Amino acid sequence: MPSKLTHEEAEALVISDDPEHPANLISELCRDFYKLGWVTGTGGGISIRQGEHVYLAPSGVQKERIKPEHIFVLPFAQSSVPKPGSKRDFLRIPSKKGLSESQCTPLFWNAFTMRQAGACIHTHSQHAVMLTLLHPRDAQSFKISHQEMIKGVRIGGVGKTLSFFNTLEIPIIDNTAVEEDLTESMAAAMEEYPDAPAILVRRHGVYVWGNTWEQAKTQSECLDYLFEIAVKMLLAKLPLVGDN
Ligand SMILES: CSCCC(=O)C(=O)COP(=O)(O)O
Ligand SMILES: [Zn+2]
Repeated sequence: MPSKLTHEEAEALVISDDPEHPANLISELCRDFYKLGWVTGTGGGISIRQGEHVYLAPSGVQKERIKPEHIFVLPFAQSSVPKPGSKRDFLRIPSKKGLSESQCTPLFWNAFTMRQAGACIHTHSQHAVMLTLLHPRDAQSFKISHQEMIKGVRIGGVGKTLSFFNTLEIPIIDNTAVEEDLTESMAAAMEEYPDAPAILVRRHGVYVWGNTWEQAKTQSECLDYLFEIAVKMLLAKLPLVGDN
């Protein structure tokens, strides 16, 4: 293991009786997200940053069956965005054979480094995907106003909460064949839309972040509600912006 920690120290990073420990939370939350249809078929997931440690689920596994001992731990301090397959200095690698860290790692990293987020959630929710399909191919963003659930969303995902009278805008980026190839376009969209709390990926899903896992989760719930109602409004030919 390319870690400076002893085996015992590395294991102690993920084995805890505390239900709020990130390794326990990732396992529990992925089960909850699976029931919502957010992480079925191995896609999607959540990463949590606690201080100098980033906790990551394995790639390509049934996310609802992850156990704490399957969790990877990377130091937050990195010289560059840690892409899967590149040289990475893990603090802890699961002993189970064949596991590699989530392909979403560099995208989660965008949220940690560009927004100082404490957690980032990636869902394959059909509400998010359908919403991108109902936007014209060249649409750069999704906008919605005059919805109560907008008040559960924070400026930039980590700032003050929006008001009922604010218009929520979320950029839409094109999908790529490989998840990690979304890294640069996600970062560019985050630069261009500093107030956006999430990034929609056309025909794929959404990335949502927050200061804490609780805020990332509740914002994901508010956004998923807004995506669902927006789909229904578009199908009913109702305008998404305005209160008429
Ligand atoms: C059917 S999942 C395709 C890959 C994907 O979109 C994804 O989110 C994979 O994430 P993982 O954590 O399993 O690498
Ligand atoms: Zn995905």
